Amino acid sequence: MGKRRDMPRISGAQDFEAYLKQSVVANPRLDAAAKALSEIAATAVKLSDLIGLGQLYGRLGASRDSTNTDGDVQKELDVLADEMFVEAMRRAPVYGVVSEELSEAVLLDPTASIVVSMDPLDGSSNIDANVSIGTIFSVLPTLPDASSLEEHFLQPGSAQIAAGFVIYGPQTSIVFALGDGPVEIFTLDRSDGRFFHAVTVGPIPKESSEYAVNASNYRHWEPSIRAFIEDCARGVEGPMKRNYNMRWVAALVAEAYRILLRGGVFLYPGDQRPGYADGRLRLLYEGAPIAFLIERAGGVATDGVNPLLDIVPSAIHQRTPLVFGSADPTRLVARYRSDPKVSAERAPLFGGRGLIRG
Ligand SMILES: O=P(O)(O)OC[C@H]1O[C@](O)(COP(=O)(O)O)[C@@H](O)[C@@H]1O
Ligand SMILES: [Mg+2]
Ligand SMILES: [Mg+2]
Repeated sequence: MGKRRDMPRISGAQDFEAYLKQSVVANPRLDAAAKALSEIAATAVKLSDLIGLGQLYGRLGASRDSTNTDGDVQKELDVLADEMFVEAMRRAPVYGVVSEELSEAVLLDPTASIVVSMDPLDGSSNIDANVSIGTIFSVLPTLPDASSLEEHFLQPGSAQIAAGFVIYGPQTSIVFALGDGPVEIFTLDRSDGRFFHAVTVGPIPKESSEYAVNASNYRHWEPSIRAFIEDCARGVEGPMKRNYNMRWVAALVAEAYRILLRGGVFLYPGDQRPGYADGRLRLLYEGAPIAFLIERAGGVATDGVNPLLDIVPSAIHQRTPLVFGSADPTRLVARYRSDPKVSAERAPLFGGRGLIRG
């Protein structure tokens, strides 16, 4: 006991650094983005090791006295991950960085040609539960005529030149798209400390029988979201004519990973709780990078109605409602909202009854 067994890896899988080099040879303008991804991956290897130690490292899931700009109580790991990734971006040629954990954008290298937005630790409520968590990143080109640091970040998601996330789960993997490339998954070989190519993602199945939503917010949702989820829950007897399954990991990275590989629809809509008019997720470092991957893999991502990648941010920490996944159900959510006929069709079926009855 205690001795590490040699774990054979499939032979011939490409190393992450080799993939980055190859992408830059094909398109030299990706050089800065590739360097940023390389630093993110190297930092993720270290963070993955810490996370793997859990309580043996320390109380990573413990709450601190501090809150971030959004009012979330910070966990020890939120702050540690933030420090590690901001340091990593100092080593890359990055003009500036926005992090969920920092109120303002940080200027790093004024000669660099990219800015990076990050959620250093996604799924914070899962830390002490030993459930998947992650790091999300988005890379934008700097703007030639920006008059402030923040302005570089206020571009629509469609302008991203790279985006992705690392997931720390049973496997630690980096999931990303660089330039015009497809969505790739490289998985960490823990015995070697390097990421190797595992999967080229896509296309995401058009249809699916899985949805992901925090159903405890049902009473706060607007009618069209309630209607959509009620119709899913009615299974083959309802208007969807299929039985659904529900998943909610409470880590966006884990829901995105699952949906990229087998389809489904994710919803974090706006709701009536104070401060939740635009849901919970942040546009720059949660919505936009996930939408970039989903659309690149043949899925659809919206703010509930309109394409998410078209939204021009007005503030670096702004929230957005987020719906993404398989094309058919994601578009259907938008139809429930915008097409009165859909509501009219379903009205007689339910007569205003709720999914969850007291
Ligand atoms: O606890 P809720 O309301 O279900 O929210 C879960 C969502 O919040 C998040 O944890 C927010 O991200 P952070 O942990 O980075 O704040 C998402 O990963 C997840 O989808
Ligand atoms: Mg997050
Ligand atoms: Mg976070």
